[in-house]
Amino acid sequence: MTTSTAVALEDTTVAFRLGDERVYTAVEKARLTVAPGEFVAIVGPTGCGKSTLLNVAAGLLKPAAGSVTLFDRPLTGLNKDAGYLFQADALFPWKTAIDNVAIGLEIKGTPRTEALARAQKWLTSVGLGAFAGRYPHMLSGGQRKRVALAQVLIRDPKILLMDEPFGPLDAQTRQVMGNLLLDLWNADRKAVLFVTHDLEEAIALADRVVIMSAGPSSRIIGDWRVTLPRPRDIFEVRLDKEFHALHREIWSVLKDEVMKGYAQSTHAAEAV
Ligand SMILES: Nc1ncnc2c1ncn2[C@@H]1O[C@H](COP(=O)(O)OP(=O)(O)OP(=O)(O)O)[C@@H](O)[C@H]1O
Repeated sequence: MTTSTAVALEDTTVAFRLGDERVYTAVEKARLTVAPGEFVAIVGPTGCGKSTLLNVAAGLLKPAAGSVTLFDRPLTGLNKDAGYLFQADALFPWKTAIDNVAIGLEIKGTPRTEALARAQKWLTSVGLGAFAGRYPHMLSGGQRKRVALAQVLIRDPKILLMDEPFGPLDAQTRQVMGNLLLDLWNADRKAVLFVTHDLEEAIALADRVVIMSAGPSSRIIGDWRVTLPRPRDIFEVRLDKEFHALHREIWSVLKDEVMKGYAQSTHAAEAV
């Protein structure tokens, strides 16, 4: 049977108890689908609920209403089909790069020699073949991200959930990492849900860009298809006329939400 969606959120509402009987509705009736092999970016103002939606797809947060399905099956508990990449490093500081990558396989019972051989291949794929024996503190921020990417991909997840994964990196390294991600994704297209506040990054990487309104009760207010040809080079694609036209169009909707989001984030008490 072919599945139509890798991830589907149907009318998903997420609310947080604030501990004093007040409830903060972060996201209301969000509808979002990611098809198998599709790269979808979520963009929205600060505090609108991007990470919240990702956490729902990860099975880390249970929505107050609505449903979450993965490959047409309801999600119950943690999403074991997914690999996560977050802004913060998730590397074990006491393990070398190769051990950090191999651990995902070793936990599943792969014999150590095989796990190490496959980890070495993945390190080579992310351009770190010669850095296998280094500990995280001996690597640059960009290199640590590469190890983290290899750590996720070696487990061959069906879905990648990425929350501002390149956020802490400098602008040039972000772009280099974006290209690396696109190369790896192109070779074996997985469903990707990628959260970013950077509209340019979203358009350069994704097949679809989804925009959220400012919270509280944030909604999905726009969904644009990016038809820029692939394979893409994200340095080059930013010079394309179509890129600029799309950026202008999306920004005309996003701009007001960014201003509202900033105002909300500084008046949390009134926002409830
Ligand atoms: N555990 C929680 N308890 C109460 N409120 C929460 C909790 N987690 C998130 N929120 C609130 O829900 C809203 C959405 O948060 P979320 O982290 O999803 O936003 P975001 O769009 O990812 O933000 P940013 O771009 O700044 O990272 C915010 O207003 C936040 O303060």
